[in-house]
Amino acid sequence: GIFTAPEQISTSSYDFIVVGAGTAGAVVASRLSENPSTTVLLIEAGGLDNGTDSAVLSIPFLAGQAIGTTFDWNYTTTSQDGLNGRTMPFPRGFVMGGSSSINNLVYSRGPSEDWDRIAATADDPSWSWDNIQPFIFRNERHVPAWNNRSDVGEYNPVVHGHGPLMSSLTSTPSELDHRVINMTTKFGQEYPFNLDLNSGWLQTTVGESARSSSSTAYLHPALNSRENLDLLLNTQVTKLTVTGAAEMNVNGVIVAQNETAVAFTFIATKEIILSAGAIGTPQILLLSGIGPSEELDKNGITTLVDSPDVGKNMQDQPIIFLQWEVNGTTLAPFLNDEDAISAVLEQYEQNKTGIAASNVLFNTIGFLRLPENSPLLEEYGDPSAGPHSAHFQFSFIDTFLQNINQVAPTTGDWITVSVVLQSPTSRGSVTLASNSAFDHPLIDPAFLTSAFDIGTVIEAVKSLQTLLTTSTWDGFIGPPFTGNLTTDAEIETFVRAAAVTLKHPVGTAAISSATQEGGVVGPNLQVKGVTGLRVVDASIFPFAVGGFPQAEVYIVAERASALIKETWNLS
Ligand SMILES: Cc1cc2nc3c(=O)[nH]c(=O)nc-3n(C[C@H](O)[C@H](O)[C@H](O)COP(=O)(O)OP(=O)(O)OC[C@H]3O[C@@H](n4cnc5c(N)ncnc54)[C@H](O)[C@@H]3O)c2cc1C
Repeated sequence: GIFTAPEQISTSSYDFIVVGAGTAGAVVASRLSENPSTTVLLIEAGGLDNGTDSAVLSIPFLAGQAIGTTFDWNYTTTSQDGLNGRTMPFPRGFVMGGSSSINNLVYSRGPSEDWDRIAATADDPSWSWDNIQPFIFRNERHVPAWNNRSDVGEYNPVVHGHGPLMSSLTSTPSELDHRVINMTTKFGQEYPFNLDLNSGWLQTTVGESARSSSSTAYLHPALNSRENLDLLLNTQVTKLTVTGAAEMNVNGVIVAQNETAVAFTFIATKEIILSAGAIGTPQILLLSGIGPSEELDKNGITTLVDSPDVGKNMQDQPIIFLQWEVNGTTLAPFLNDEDAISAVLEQYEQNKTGIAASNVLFNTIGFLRLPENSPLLEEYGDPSAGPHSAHFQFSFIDTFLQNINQVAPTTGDWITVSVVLQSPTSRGSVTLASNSAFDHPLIDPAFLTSAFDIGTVIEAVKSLQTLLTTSTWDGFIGPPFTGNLTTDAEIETFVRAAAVTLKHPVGTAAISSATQEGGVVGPNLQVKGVTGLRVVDASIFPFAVGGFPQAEVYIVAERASALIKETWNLS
């Protein structure tokens, strides 16, 4: 059942407790409860994703607009040295489905090298790309867009599976999309087309005209059909409880609805799975005394396990936008016309059709590398997962998207290309602001604090400027909105003033080998130093991901569910 307060639940003991009904947690709780003799409690700080106010979550056209609403934790970063001391909003999903309910829908599994690097880091070949395949197939399936447009030749059916999560391509390719794809035909040497993402048509988690999230795909169907799965909403896990002296066993969670509310304890007879995400998971570990002892001391928390890497090693990817006025048809005039937008939303309301029913704003993407003889690679080494993994990424957007320090023009046709630093070397942290679970932790992504990172973004901007000089863009591309960014110094000034988070934090409870001292979890995702506790979410990635994180989180969650079932002999 679904409960909205801990006192509504009549039992205090379950086989498994999953913390966070987000992208990973909803998958794990759903998979574990497939066995009817197993009881599962899933605890989520946020609320329902299908109430009267949920259009902002479900309508593909509105993707991104839940940022800053009650569906967002509304975190803020610490002052960023690499960005002129700026702070910025740091969104995370605060709702069933977690960030998969509020994200920008992009579905990209990343390069095979990402998984092979995780396998190497964990010293466990079962994480390799080849071995991870069944879990990809278990998670996702390709579906047509609402208008059944033929997408033959735009994706590879063979690499898609039979899972509950739906992914699809746009219903409405734009002139911009055709130019991007045309470029990959004409200039395939420099900009090779990839039939199934990496550089080509963008896939999004949209199916049957709506967002497909871990909640819609996994959690609601499980809750609708099973007695052995309970979901507790609007309730935060504040601390883990421990038994045992020599070998500490994590056996319970303390929960509360706010700072002053009565606390309740729930016990797990088998395991607790932390899926509170790259911010929530390290915060709970630290509050429970699992973390760097010096930081715990400072906050008056008794150390249970001195685990120096909890909350450390955070990586995120900065993004900037560059805009050009164009001589062609874009979505910019439509997006400047409130009546036209109302009409499209009205059409969606009527029959779930129209351009609101699929991703339309950006449908093509490119993952690119620095030249192999780049001085940056020679001086600092290659931080990407391997020779087929990107250093930076471009998304081609069919309207004007402004940086934080710009005002968007209200007339004309515009395109934007986002530039993302895919493989940063900067590493930040999540640390406690206090020993209260209700105080937001200090989030420091440490954006652009390494010479490699700023140098790579500068090279990426120049690479984009070169790309747009290919003949594909003749007669289409007009003047840049920013004026000419010519010298490295001009580009650097622009980037440091404009960059914000792509909202892809990872690494705060990183995986490492069973014998290695560093890292927070071992190859089977069990937290080092205790028993009875695993982490299953984006925190475990040891490096920024080479694709987009949600697909990789789903894969980890599917594999973790299988691991947990194996441990407890559950079918
Ligand atoms: C606005 C936005 C846009 C994005 N766009 C994309 C995109 O287009 N493509 C992509 O691949 N990735 C995107 N991402 C990133 C991606 O969505 C996340 O990396 C991924 O969903 C993280 O999954 P997770 O399971 O680790 O955490 P989450 O999905 O964030 O789940 C964590 C859950 O735990 C809950 N929780 C936290 N603390 C507690 C606590 N103490 N007690 C109880 N519950 C708790 C949270 O409320 C949340 O529901 C985006 C993210 C955001 C925020």
